[in-house]
Amino acid sequence: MAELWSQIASALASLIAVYIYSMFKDYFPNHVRGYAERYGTKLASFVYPYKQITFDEYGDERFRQSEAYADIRSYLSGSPSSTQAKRFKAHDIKDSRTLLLTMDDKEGITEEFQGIKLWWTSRMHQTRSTSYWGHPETEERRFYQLTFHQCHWDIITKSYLNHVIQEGKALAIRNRQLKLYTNGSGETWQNNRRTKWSHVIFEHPATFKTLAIDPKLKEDIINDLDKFRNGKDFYAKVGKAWKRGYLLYGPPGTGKSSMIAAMAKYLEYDIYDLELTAVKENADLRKLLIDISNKSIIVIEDIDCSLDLTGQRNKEKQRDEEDEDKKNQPIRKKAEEEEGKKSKVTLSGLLNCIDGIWSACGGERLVVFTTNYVDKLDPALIRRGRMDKPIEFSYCSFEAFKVLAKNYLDIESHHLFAKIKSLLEEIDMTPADVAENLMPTADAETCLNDLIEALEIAKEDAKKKAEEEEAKLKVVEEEKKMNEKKEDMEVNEKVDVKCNGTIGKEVEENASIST
Ligand SMILES: Nc1ncnc2c1ncn2[C@@H]1O[C@H](COP(=O)(O)OP(=O)(O)OP(=O)(O)O)[C@@H](O)[C@H]1O
Ligand SMILES: [Mg+2]
Repeated sequence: MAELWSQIASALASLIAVYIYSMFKDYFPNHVRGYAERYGTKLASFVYPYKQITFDEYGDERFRQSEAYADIRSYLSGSPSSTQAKRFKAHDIKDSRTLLLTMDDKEGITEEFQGIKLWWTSRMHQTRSTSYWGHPETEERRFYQLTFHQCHWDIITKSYLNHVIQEGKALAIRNRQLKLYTNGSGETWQNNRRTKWSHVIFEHPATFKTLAIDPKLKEDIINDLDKFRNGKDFYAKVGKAWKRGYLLYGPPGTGKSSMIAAMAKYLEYDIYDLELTAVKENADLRKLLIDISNKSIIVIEDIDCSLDLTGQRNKEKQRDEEDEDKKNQPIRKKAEEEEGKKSKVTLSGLLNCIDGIWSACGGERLVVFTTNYVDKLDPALIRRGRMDKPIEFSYCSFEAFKVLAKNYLDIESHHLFAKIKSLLEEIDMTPADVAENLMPTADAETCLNDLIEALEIAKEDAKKKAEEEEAKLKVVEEEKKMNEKKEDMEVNEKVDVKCNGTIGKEVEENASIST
């Protein structure tokens, strides 16, 4: 407050000096006036040694809010000093998760940066004018004003303002609602741009806390994500595009999609769910990828089903063979028509986009592939460097079960846990199935007993299946043995006939010679 009063006093003093000078300046001779003006400026900066910078809400583009103003507003709302203000304004910002509270007009706060004191005020000027139709109009101009001692000009303009803008942007990103984008539903408009992505607000409930996987693996993944997020300088240093590939593989219902949701929430990245079958050709794929913003996860689910990436070469061979068969021409035409409708994205096209020079357009991106059948994928797609981190999702372990029990039943131990542990070691059950049995329809004990029952049924089923398989194998083996025996007997018979036939002939021949 004392600082503010001293500012006001200095401002008043300089105002009076300027007023007196403007009244009597015409009475001074020219050379005295030159001196007066030169020393007047020095005197003014001596009595009022502060500088001010204003940031208008609407810059030169009158219909678009200035980006710097929005960043400063976001910064000031998050600054610990923001509570110094008495009156606040609440803003319902588009795509923001929370209401933004900022100081109201004519309020001010004091900040400190590297030991330097500075003042932010929120101001509003009203100007009256007459409209085109002759009506009186009031125009409001809002702006933030930053005041600081003139000796700190360099630090404020070179460091402090950068800090404010960056922090403001980061805060806005942290507060924004995550979005789930998808392609394939035609073109839409976004920020006056035509794009093939359409989006909804991403609201998946899965987080790393709810994810039932081995705790060590979870920790490893979280560390990996942290390293990636903070690795901007590292990637620049080693000359790599700032992106990372994850391959999530394992049986259905083991948590691959839930993991993607948890990753997006943890990193606060948007998800771009790329439906490859809806992309006509490589050029379209490139266009889609250029349109993806930074801080995003590009997801291609069930990559083995998305495209016949592995089978494309085989198919061409097959077609060559078909060409020779002219009788099948009408059938082939139909097949070709269907082929035309299908995606023509090739493996090399996809690899170019995730790995080639196109992948460097934009940064801070994760590429995540999921599959149930990792063996089906082309090795070129999953080699290191392309898919940096392969993660296997397996059936529910006891450690994973404990996470589910904590989340679903709110228990960390129970006398039935030992039995469940031994059953889970014997039987493959997905976390999805375990979770289904833990739905809290009754008390924890009943739920755990239900799970034990389900596990025992699964064990019985598995045993029966194994017995059936064994029986089938036995039948096949017996049939094989029988066939082998049959074949042996047939061969023996043939040899006998051949031998008997030859011996008979020889006897006949000998008899004819002797006669
Ligand atoms: N590891 C897990 N932790 C917590 N919940 C899980 C886990 N795995 C599966 N679930 C539960 O099962 C449901 C299905 O899981 P999810 O869709 O993540 O499986 P998926 O591996 O992607 O299966 P698919 O291969 O069929 O796509 C989830 O909504 C979640 O409730
Ligand atoms: Mg899935």
